[in-house]
Formats: sequence, structure tokens, C-alpha cells
Amino acid sequence: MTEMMSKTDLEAALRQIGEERYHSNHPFQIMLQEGRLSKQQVQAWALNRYYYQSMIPVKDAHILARLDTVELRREWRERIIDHDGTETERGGIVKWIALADGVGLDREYVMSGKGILPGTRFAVDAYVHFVRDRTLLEAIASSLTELFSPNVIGVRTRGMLEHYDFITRETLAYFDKRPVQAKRDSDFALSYCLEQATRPELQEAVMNALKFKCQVLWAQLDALMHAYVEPGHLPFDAWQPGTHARNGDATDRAA
Ligand SMILES: O=C(O)c1cc(C(=O)O)c2c(n1)C(=O)C(=O)c1cc(C(=O)O)[nH]c1-2
Repeated sequence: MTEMMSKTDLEAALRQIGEERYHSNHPFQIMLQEGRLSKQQVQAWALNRYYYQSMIPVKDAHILARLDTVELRREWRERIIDHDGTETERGGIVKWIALADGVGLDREYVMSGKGILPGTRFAVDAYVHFVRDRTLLEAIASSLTELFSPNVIGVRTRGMLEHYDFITRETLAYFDKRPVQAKRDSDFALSYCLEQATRPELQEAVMNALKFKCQVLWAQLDALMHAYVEPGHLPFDAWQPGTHARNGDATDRAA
């Protein structure tokens, strides 16, 4: 039988999970931030991550539908607004399309989702299904990776600007607001989980949901690594480096 932890200990256990398992430790992330990827490998990252971005509001809509107070829904709907935007403000999805465009990919192709890796699709869909099918507490806990994203976003953005001549601040504008939004969202999710995990098995479920989500992020980078870095084994239908680039941007073409 696991023992009931204090809130302080549960929070420390969650932070420890992030310390060890968050995608900030993945070799692809480290190559990306250290400038060790080719332009085409950065394009592969941007293309695949678009699918994650595009499904975030869908998974948040599953959570929203299960929240039963005005206050909770009001809090959670901000996440959907952040990604979908408003009539006057660009949302995260549009900004990610601008990022993919900024690294030289054809927008229509990126948005079609046709060239994404099966590993990307399976990981992202598993996240959406987890949130839909598990308890509300587990669904909310699975967003707790955002406790760790401000740090990795800072390191990634600085590294990319420093090392890649094809990356500009404007291209990475998606990340400008994310750290503040992620802090607001993860502070809320953390206090919700600490408050609601009132039995040892619920605390365990919260930790497992965070571990699951770390795997969702990790598996996406594993898929990129395998297809576009080592051994460079492309699955059927995956984006071929050198194709679907914007006009006049066919540099670094695959043979
Ligand atoms: O750049 C990153 O490393 C990173 C990580 C994460 C995350 O930890 O899940 C998210 C984001 N970015 C992000 O931009 C984002 O909108 C987001 C939403 C969520 C979520 O689970 O609800 N995670 C993340």
C-alpha cells in the first residue's frame, strides 16, 4: 500500500518526474537547441509539432465539457482561446503555421497533416484519448508538463536564435507568450491536483498521468530522431526532406 503524501511531497514528486522524464532531456531537443540540426531537420520538427499544436484545443475541449462550474470553465476556456485566437488576436495555431512558413515549408502542406510521422500521430492521438477517457483528475494532471515548459522554451528559443541563420525572432513569435500562459495554466492545474488528490491512489494516478504525458512528448521526439537523424529511416508517406518547401527555398535539398 502506498502512503498518503503531504501536498508538499506530492508536488516534489511531480517536479522530480519532470526533472527526469521531460522532453528537455531528449537528444533531439538537445541537438535542436545546440544548433546541431540541419535546416531540413528543423523543418521536420516544425511540421510534426504542428499536429500537436492543432490538437491541443481539441483535448482542452474534452476537459471543458467535463467541468461543472462556471469558474472552472472560465479558467479552462482561456487555453482554447490562446490556441484558437480571437477576431483581434492571433492564436497559437496560426502562430505555429507562421513558424513552419518561417522555416521555409509550404503552409498548405503543413496544415494538411499529410507528411507527419505515424509516431507523431499516435502519440498526439493517445494524449487526446487519454484526456477523453480517463478521470477528470488524470486529464488535468496530464497537462502538468507545462510546469516545466517555460524553462525548455527559453533554452530552445535562445539556442535556435543563436545557432541557425534561418531563424528569426519573428519566426519564433509562437513562443513569446507561451511561458506566461504555461505558468498561469500549470499553477492552476497543480493546485487543482494537489487539492483533489485526497487519497494515495489518486496521488498515484496524478503522478502516472504526468509520466504518461512525458512519454507523449518523448515519443514524438523519438519518432523525429529515427526518421530524420539516425538511422534516417522514413516511414511511408512521411515528409521527404527537400519537398514542399516554399518557392525559392529549395536550399539543402535531399539528393
Ligand atoms: O515547447 C514546449 O516544450 C512545449 C511543451 C508543452 C508541454 O509540456 O506539454 C506544451 C507546449 N510547448 C505548448 O506550446 C502548449 O501549448 C502546450 C499545451 C499543453 C497541454 O498539455 O495542454 N502542453 C503544451
